[in-house]
Amino acid sequence: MSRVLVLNCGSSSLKYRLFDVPAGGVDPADPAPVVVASGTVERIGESEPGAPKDHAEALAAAMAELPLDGLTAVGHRVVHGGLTFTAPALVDDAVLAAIADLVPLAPLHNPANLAGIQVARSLLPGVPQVAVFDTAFHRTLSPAASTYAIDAETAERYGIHRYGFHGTSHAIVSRRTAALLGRPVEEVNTITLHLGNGASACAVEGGRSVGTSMGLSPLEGLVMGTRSGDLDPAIIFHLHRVAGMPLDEIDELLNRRSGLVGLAGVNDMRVLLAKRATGDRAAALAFEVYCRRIRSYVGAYYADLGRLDAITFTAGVGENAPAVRAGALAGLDRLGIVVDPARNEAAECGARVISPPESPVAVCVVPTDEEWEIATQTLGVVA
Ligand SMILES: Nc1ncnc2c1ncn2[C@@H]1O[C@H](COP(=O)(O)OP(=O)(O)O)[C@@H](O)[C@H]1O
Ligand SMILES: CC(=O)OP(=O)(O)O
Ligand SMILES: [Mg+2]
Repeated sequence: MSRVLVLNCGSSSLKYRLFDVPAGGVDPADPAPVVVASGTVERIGESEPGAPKDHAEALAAAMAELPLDGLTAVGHRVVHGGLTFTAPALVDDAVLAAIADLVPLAPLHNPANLAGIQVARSLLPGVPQVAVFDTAFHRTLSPAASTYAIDAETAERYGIHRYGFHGTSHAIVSRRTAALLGRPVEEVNTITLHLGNGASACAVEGGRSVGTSMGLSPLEGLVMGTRSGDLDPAIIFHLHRVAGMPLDEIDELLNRRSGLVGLAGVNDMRVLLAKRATGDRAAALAFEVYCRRIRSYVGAYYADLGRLDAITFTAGVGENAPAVRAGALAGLDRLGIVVDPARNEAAECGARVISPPESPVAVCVVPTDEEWEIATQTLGVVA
């Protein structure tokens, strides 16, 4: 038996999960085996009573409570792996330096991921640490799908490239979708919609990522809780030249004060839906903009894939908000995409199909499990 600790360090939070994995390995498409312990520490670095000072303090406190004897390895979520990392990596000084080099491409995420690795390394000397990258699953993108149409030399020099994110989620969810449909993953084309705080769409052809909505950074693509997603790049020049905003302020505006919070003042989809239900017009518009963006990506990826077997919703919003699932796919019946209202609204929580049985495209809800995917990839490296 192996015991694996998985750490997902966000900018102000720490999520951890400790797994016991039976000897002989497990099929990653299966539900996770024993979760020994799990938890979330929030408000790291915020100046309120009881809030941990930094990741080191949060992690040390969490680890003091965990049974870590006989620990096989620690798996870390690292958001940006650039083009350097196409697979999970056993952490050494060179890997740490490479992750640090990628900080400018993911300033919201990589510093916290790095802090988590450094703290775990010092608290657990001798235990192998493995970095599992959000970007790695998308390294199968073709040049046509990953190239931005800008001056080629400039792009090459500065690493301007579609990297894509949420790869561990798109990977496990696309495999579980195939399992739900009772078909080999190699034969199934899926559009996976990861709708959490961050949100991204992915076109998965036979288990391989062939298109994804996040790009150089996790800012592009879908409308998110606090991030704008796609916009005309000229908006940035306009805000800088005409409104006189410094670039750092525009960065903060687009990453932290846009998306749902920018449009309706709240980033939590539950609160947004409640406001919309009371007739709040800003909330209603934010909902429409959010859903419309998803629908546009579904259309684009359907065209790219040529044949579509399934559309799968996952993560906090995708798994729990029937109104978003129905809204995002409204009006697509001519494409063979139909959401059955009773199935969509049923109070179920496992992997399930929510389209009518005879539909050409299965619409599914599949819970994501990034931590379990990280645990299995980690064991793949150290086993
Ligand atoms: N019952 C629900 N209905 C609508 N939205 C929900 C519900 N439960 C959670 N959410 C949304 O899920 C979001 C968090 O998604 P999650 O995948 O947990 O995020 P993270 O990116 O932090 O992992 C919250 O912002 C919230 O809006
Ligand atoms: C990459 C990304 O957006 O991650 P998260 O959803 O955790 O913010
Ligand atoms: Mg998430």
